[in-house]
Amino acid sequence: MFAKLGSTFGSLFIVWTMFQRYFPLHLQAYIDQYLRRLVKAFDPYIHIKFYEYSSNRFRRSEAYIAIENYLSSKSTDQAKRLKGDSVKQGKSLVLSMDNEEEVLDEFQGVKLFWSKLETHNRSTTISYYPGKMYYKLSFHHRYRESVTKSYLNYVLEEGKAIGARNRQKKLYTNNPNDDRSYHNTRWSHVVFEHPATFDTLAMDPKKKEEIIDDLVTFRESKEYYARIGKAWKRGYLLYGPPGTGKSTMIAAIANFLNYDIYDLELTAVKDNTDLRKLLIETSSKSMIVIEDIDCSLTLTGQRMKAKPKKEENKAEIVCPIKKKADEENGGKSSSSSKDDSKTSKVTLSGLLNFIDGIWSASGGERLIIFTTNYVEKLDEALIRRGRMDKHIELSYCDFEGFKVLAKNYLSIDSHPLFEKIRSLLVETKITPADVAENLMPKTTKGDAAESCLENLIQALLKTVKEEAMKKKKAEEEEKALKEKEKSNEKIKEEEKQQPETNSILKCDKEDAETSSSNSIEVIK
Ligand SMILES: Nc1ncnc2c1ncn2[C@@H]1O[C@H](COP(=O)(O)OP(=O)(O)OP(=O)(O)O)[C@@H](O)[C@H]1O
Ligand SMILES: [Mg+2]
Repeated sequence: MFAKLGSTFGSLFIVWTMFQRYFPLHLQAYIDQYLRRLVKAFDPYIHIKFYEYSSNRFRRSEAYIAIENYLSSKSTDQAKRLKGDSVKQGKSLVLSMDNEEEVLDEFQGVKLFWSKLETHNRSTTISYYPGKMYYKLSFHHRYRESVTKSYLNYVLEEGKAIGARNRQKKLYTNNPNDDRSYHNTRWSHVVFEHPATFDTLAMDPKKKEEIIDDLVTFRESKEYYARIGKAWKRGYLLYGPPGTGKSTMIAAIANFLNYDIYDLELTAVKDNTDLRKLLIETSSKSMIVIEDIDCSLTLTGQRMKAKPKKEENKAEIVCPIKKKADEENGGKSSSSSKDDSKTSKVTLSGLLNFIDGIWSASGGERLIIFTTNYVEKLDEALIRRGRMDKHIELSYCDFEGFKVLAKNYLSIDSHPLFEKIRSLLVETKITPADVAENLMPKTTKGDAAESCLENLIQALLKTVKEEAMKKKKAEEEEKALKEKEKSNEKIKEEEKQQPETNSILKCDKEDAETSSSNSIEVIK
């Protein structure tokens, strides 16, 4: 009975909040006070308000936005009056309930009532904000604990996740040191609109599945990472020849996780401190990408540029590549890297700290991705497990990869020419980029799919021929080398034998000389 009475008073109070503005001020305060007392005495319901602008008048409350997102789908089903708003730069529409509408929610068997209300501005001064919008949550006092401890967290998390799905992704790049004047920002960004997805990525389906599973596990492991005391981040190393889809995979991951991308150009970073500051300014739910990590500090155009003499003395950089590059250049690389790295003083240890130092934990939910064409050249410390947790090789196109590309580019799943292509792909190596290039329809006339597949077959045959010629040339060179070695050995052997003959000849000559001198003496 009390509950009924309470809810009646509760409803009465809602009606009062809606119409109180029509009463004179002194009467408003009086009625308000008595109604509140009455409601408190009989109302078994607890009410929580979430204002749109609470402490900061210029920034919408995060809780309010999350609740709005959370209630949006429920509002679509239940509310009679809805409000529409566009998101993702007008690409999709989101509906939310209009003022004074109510929506019912249920959580673990508990019924919860949400209403959207507005307190009208009573002040006589002109204000930018006509009133204060708020969401009111009402529930029975029996469920106070479960609502305040679990339900509200659930609503906020869900609301944030919906917000993240609706938001536009961004692609950031770090500004060069000398170009900070504009707003003094370290990162500038554009809207990220790459269409790549895992569906359009050509690679071994098993590998693809494994990567997707890994990403999903990472995204849902906030509590796990907290429990094991590890920062919520994961390192990916993508390696493989040029044109095998490393950059495409980065775009596919960003689209899959709905993360922003921070494309870090290491050569534009002044030093380790600068690197750390860049890291601090990245947000969570993001990917920090360093493309061509092997080239970042030693092999770029910057490296090749001649630097003014006086700058040369300042060079201190340590490159993340060491062994192989040094070996291949006969030890020259270390000296050249000294010359080459004048512009950046980022060191390997700075980079390692960037990846998993204590600063790297700020923000959370972040992927760090390196790409390289030459994995064997990288310093082991940089890519050891724990730093780069997952090493993914992207390789030449196989038949499965080709089928994905044929579906993407030509919208076909099968064709009589597929068998020929299958056998040619076994014979030769071709990158997905080259396959994709051949599958791009060049004309709208006739059977586009057939002519593209023919083009691909021609390209494959050409590669097979080129490879055969290369192989033949290599074999001939090897043969010539062996013959040269053989003839060298022969000459050496001959030379070995010659001294003996020479010494015999010498001895004979010496003997002859002594005997002749003796004979001279005798004659004397
Ligand atoms: N695995 C793939 N799946 C789908 N498309 C691909 C794949 N690999 C390459 N491509 C196509 O080839 C183009 C070049 O690929 P991408 O830039 O991803 O190669 P990359 O491995 O990053 O090369 P690099 O090492 O030179 O940076 C892409 O725009 C894409 O259209
Ligand atoms: Mg690339």
